[in-house]
Amino acid sequence: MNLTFIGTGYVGLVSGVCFSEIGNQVTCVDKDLGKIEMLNNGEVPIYEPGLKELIDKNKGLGRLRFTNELTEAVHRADVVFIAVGTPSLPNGEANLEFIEQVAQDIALAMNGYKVVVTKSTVPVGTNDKIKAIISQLTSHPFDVVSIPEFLREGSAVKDTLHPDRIIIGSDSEQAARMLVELHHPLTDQIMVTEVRSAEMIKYASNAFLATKISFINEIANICEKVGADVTHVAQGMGYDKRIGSSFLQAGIGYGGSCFPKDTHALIQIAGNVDYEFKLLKSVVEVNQGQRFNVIAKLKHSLGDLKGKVIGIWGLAFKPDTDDVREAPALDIISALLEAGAVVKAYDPIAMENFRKVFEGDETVEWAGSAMDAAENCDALCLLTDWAEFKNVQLSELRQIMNQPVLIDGRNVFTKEQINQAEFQYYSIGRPQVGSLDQFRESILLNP
Ligand SMILES: NC(=O)C1=CN([C@@H]2O[C@H](COP(=O)(O)OP(=O)(O)OC[C@H]3O[C@@H](n4cnc5c(N)ncnc54)[C@H](O)[C@@H]3O)[C@@H](O)[C@H]2O)C=CC1
Ligand SMILES: O=C(O)[C@H]1O[C@H](OP(=O)(O)OP(=O)(O)OC[C@H]2O[C@@H](n3ccc(=O)[nH]c3=O)[C@H](O)[C@@H]2O)[C@H](O)[C@@H](O)[C@@H]1O
Repeated sequence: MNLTFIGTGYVGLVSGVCFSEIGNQVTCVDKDLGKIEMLNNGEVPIYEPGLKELIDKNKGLGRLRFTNELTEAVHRADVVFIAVGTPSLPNGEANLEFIEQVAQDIALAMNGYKVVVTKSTVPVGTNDKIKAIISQLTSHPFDVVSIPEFLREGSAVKDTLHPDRIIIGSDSEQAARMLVELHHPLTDQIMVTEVRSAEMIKYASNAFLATKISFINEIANICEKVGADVTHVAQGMGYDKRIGSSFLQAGIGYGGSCFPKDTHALIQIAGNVDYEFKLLKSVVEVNQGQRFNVIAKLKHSLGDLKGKVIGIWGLAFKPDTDDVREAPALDIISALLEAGAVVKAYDPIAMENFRKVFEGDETVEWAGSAMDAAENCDALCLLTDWAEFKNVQLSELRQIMNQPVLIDGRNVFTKEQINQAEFQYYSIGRPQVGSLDQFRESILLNP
């Protein structure tokens, strides 16, 4: 099929590339000329494992092209995917300005029947608005379908080529049949439903995952007070198939471009129909507080932070991405600077993006390596669980630091590693010493 993707952010770019990989003719459009030029020059504007290889391959095969000419790209398409951003407005609601603009652009470019698919995350009822905008501006026939996207940054290619499910929200049987056929090479797990249910499935899924994270973070906070180990608790809970083991990793809370934005938006969606989503409001509040546990632990260990040198490992909101949107590091570093600390920060990939958005850039020392960031520090805080940090020799690390204080915001180090290196070690929801650990590992049943 001929497919056009409008918006070459994570969703438009990765989906477009993956649909070309399974044999479709794909055109990716963006109004940002800089991105299009990069893509046409063989560069990839985002860091995403495996993406560049697929782009090079499919461009070479003539199945994938990049342009800022929207009209021509719509002309040649059977299906037009909308994948532009839906950022938060100051009140938490989704900003639909880009969506509405693209709906107008598509309408004015139409030259025959088109299926318009919304992949962006949009509030319930938005696809009806898109339909209304398009029908006002064209007499060509069309259908509007909601196919929400569930990929994760860092594993976006794998998630797109091997999705858990595809949700197709359509009021048109013709469009639904076409889209089932298009997605069939990816999975058999395809659910066709009404448009509004599809829109809600996306928000409900993200809100549920965010709830799991805040739930386990609160359990972690209690574990710290009662002497239990949250990693064991999560593992023990996860063996129950009804609970499942994923998204129960305690830490400093979720960040990224989606969970924070989509939880706020769903609270607003509910509020607009006079429903107070109390549970989700608490999820958001717990998440915001969780990142400041790092500051509390630092103060517990060092006292006043004024003049103390604090190393930061990890700026991205999670590993394997250069995305720093809503990253916990933004708030944590701001709080450290406010407390008068000297901050030395390092991330393997996300330094440049972080510096672009971080206010107070000039007061942070940007380190060239993990060890540079740790050198002469009074404490080191691990905020993103990059593999590079897990593999560091802790005995070497201890030697270059001023004081052996390590705050592990993602529970990446084992107790054996820590006990050997004799750090003053704080993690999230784990007791300091674990004499039973080796015994436990040796008898633990592998599920
Ligand atoms: N980033 C992620 O991992 C996921 C994002 N989503 C949702 O997908 C949507 C897109 O997210 P991202 O890809 O992260 O967005 P993004 O903000 O990174 O990229 C959007 C792109 O659309 C382009 N654009 C905006 N208006 C345009 C127009 N009129 N014509 C052509 N191009 C235009 C922008 O220049 C930008 O390159 C959002 O609704 C998001 O919530 C859903 C699942 C995963
Ligand atoms: O709508 C979206 O944009 C996407 O949002 C998330 O994907 P993403 O934000 O890329 O990353 P996740 O892997 O979900 O992680 C989100 C945040 O939660 C944190 N997290 C995740 C899992 C966990 O157990 N604990 C935890 O703290 C991560 O560190 C990260 O900060 C969802 O997982 C995707 O399904 C969805 O498509």
